[in-house]
Amino acid sequence: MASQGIVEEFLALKSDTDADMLTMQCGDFYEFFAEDAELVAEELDLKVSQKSSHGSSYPMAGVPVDDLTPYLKALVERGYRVAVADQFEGASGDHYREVTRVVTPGTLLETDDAEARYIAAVVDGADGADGTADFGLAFADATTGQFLVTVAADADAALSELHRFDPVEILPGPAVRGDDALTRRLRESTDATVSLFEADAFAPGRATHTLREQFGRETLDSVGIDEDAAVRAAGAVLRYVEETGAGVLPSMTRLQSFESSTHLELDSTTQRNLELTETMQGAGDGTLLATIDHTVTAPGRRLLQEWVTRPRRDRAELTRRLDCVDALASAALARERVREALDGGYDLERLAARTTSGSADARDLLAVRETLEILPAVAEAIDGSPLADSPLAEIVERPDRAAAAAIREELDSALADDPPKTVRQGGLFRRGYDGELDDLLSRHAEAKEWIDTLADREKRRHGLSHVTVDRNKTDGHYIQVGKSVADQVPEHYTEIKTLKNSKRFVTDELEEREREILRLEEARGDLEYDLFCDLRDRVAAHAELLQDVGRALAEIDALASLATHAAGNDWVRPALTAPGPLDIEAGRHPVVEQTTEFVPNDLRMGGDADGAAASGGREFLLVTGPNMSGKSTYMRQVALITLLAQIGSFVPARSATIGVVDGIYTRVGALDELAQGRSTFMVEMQELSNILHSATEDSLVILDEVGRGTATYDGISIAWAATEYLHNEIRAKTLFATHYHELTSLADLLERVENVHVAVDDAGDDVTFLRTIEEGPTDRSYGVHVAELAGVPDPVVSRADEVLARLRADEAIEARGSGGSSAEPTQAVFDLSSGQFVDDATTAEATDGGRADATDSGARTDASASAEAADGPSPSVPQATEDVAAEIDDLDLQELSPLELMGRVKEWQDRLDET
Ligand SMILES: Nc1ncnc2c1ncn2[C@@H]1O[C@H](COP(=O)(O)OP(=O)(O)OP(=O)(O)O)[C@@H](O)[C@H]1O
Repeated sequence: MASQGIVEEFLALKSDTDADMLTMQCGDFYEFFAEDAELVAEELDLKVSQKSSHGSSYPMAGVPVDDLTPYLKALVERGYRVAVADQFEGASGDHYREVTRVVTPGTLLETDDAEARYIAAVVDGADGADGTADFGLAFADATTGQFLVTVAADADAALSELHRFDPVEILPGPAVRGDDALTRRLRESTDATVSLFEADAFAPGRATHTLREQFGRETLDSVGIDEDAAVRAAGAVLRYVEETGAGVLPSMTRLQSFESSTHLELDSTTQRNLELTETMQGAGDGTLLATIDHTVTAPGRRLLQEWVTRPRRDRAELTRRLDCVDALASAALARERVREALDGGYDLERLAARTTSGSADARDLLAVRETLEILPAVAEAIDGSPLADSPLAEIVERPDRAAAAAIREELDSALADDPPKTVRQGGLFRRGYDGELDDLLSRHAEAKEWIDTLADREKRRHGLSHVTVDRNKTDGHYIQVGKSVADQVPEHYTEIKTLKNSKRFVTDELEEREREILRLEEARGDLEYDLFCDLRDRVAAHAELLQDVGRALAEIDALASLATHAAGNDWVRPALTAPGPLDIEAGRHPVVEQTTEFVPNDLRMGGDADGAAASGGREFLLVTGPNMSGKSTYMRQVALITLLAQIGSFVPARSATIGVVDGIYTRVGALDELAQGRSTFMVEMQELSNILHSATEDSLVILDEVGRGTATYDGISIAWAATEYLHNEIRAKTLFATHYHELTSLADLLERVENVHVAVDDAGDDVTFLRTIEEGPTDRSYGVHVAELAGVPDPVVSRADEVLARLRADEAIEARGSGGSSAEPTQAVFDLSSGQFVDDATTAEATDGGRADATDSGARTDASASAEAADGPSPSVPQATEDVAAEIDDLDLQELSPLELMGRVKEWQDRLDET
């Protein structure tokens, strides 16, 4: 035993690691000591005991060796980086411990969730030798060996890329780390743990060396990452994976570089707004992914998710996918055969990583064998079916099938049908796999046979009745003889125990056989372990092949999933063209149509496939219509149909021509981000700003109610100016839903802006939402009707109707610069303090906060503006009006019921009438 105590050893190891916690193996337990014990006990509800060491007492909490994994997972999921120190035996039989790995979110291999777990490194090239402003990004999934690298033009593009990959852990390079604003944005825009890895690893020379060691000089050159920042990011990730001791470096067989220009720009806000993989409420149900996911394997699902979050722009790849989906969708029988064949397949990419890290057990290898069997089965289902002429045939041919068959056969001839979980106690192999093992097994069987038949032999040989041969833990094997004949046993029997009715004996020969059995069992365990490690190593040497097969099966699964959904939901193949047209006939919302009798709608925008202005040059649609009529649904449906086409899926429509877009940008609804210290309106403006900076002529922009979060005139002005900018400068295809009727006049002023509205049938008292999109602006809003539907008390609804009628009669608000005939636009303002309509511009300003907004269909107050009014009343305002204004200012709306409020308003009206 080392001279220092256990706790001292723990503390010494702890001080040498930068992990948040350390756990140290002590025999059959992994122990946490001191503050780590308290922390882990609190996080995971473990019991704390006290451990004395050198006169001090330390908290201690432990878990059995075999149970460590779930605890590690739980700690890592809570964001901790945990160092694991394993116990080793020294030459003189003493025990010592060494940190063998640091488990972090990105290097936790023991995961059963199907999603990718990327570690990302992000390097700002500005501080690099070449002085370029490019960002380098590398993404590695230690659980599958995926390794990708790219460059981004600026910080925004880098953040978008990070968001698309949604890494679990980020390693910022030195310059990124030094940029407080960027680091803050990193932390805000992802849930990833940010780990500060040694700056050295990001140095260009070191990173290049690391990459060359892993992939060889040629690969590095042929992959074509000559961008300094990208090399540094990739090198740092590799070194991190190596240094944390996950042992999966060999499974990183390929370095793939990609250009973001092959993918669609899809920022984090848009991913959230379109509810691609998570709803706004954070649920997985009701998302686009959940709707179209009919995959039968975990890797298939992972790939489908990758597609959904990273749609593409290159038509060649999309056409290839569409050809496959088309073939699968129209050949139902063959499709079902393919899916049946895939069903039950395991995660080959993850299994490959486990073989290279040496953590795969015999059952994992069995899973490799079973999954490799799927490839020929899928190939068979494709061959001779209508699918044979599609690119699916190429997908199954992509992996080296002969090599895969060889591994499968070897595993088949090697592994027992039901091997144990442990790899050290034998029982892993079939007979006939290894001569030496067979010999051991035969000798073991002989020795067992000798013991099994001993009782009979002894009875015969020595004329003894009541003899049995048995074994237990304390006595080992023994011969048990009934008491009545116990004195007749031969001399070479040695008595070891007397029981009530019998005696137990051993003989030299029995003991010798017993020792032989133990020796044989030990030898078998050792031999099988060695054989297993050899076998595992041989499989690991083919990690790349396993990844190829896994990837091919995942791709077929994802394509079959798209086809299944298309066939079951009457979706059509979109025609993909060069950027230009978006022409959708009878389109539907892919998620809403699942639960609702959906009314299909058309969309025509942009030029034709040759870029000519076939649709009358309309590029910008102002969508008006009552609340709840379906504006948001329509706009999202357009975005989702475009996105689906750009993952290679069929789309919910009667027909669709999609000119590929380079990005989808959305500004939808008000997400409550107050928790992040930003007001709703601030978030709205930041999102708008991002769109105006990033969108291009080939982008699709969806704006829902921009400008609503502030005072009406500011809102209209912002919306107006944004429309002009998008139309004149960016020329992006845009759908903009608004309740500001003032904006509809933009269609007269700007060439490519057109109005559409959601139709409503309001014959009689009932308002029926027709959900159809029609040309032109809507003629009125129905906010009051929606208020009624929502159960707002009757008196408020009828009063709102009255106010609305008066506002309409007075033609209400007209926006500045909206094309009115007079130079000074008129403003009719509903003054809450007087309950009157005032046309006076001075008064309008003084009571600005109290104006009503016809388009919002109700009266609104703005406390700050009222306060301004109270500060300095205009000389023309009578005292009574001033008093009432002051009372309004003091009023706490939260404290009053609508009825009480009505009473107050009535009282004010009476008082004002008297003046
Ligand atoms: N084409 C359609 N067919 C059937 N139901 C629809 C259709 N479009 C929308 N809906 C349903 O109508 C409801 C309201 O839609 P949506 O939220 O899009 O309205 P909106 O006009 O954007 O409302 P608001 O202006 O209040 O934000 C939703 O529940 C949606 O499911």
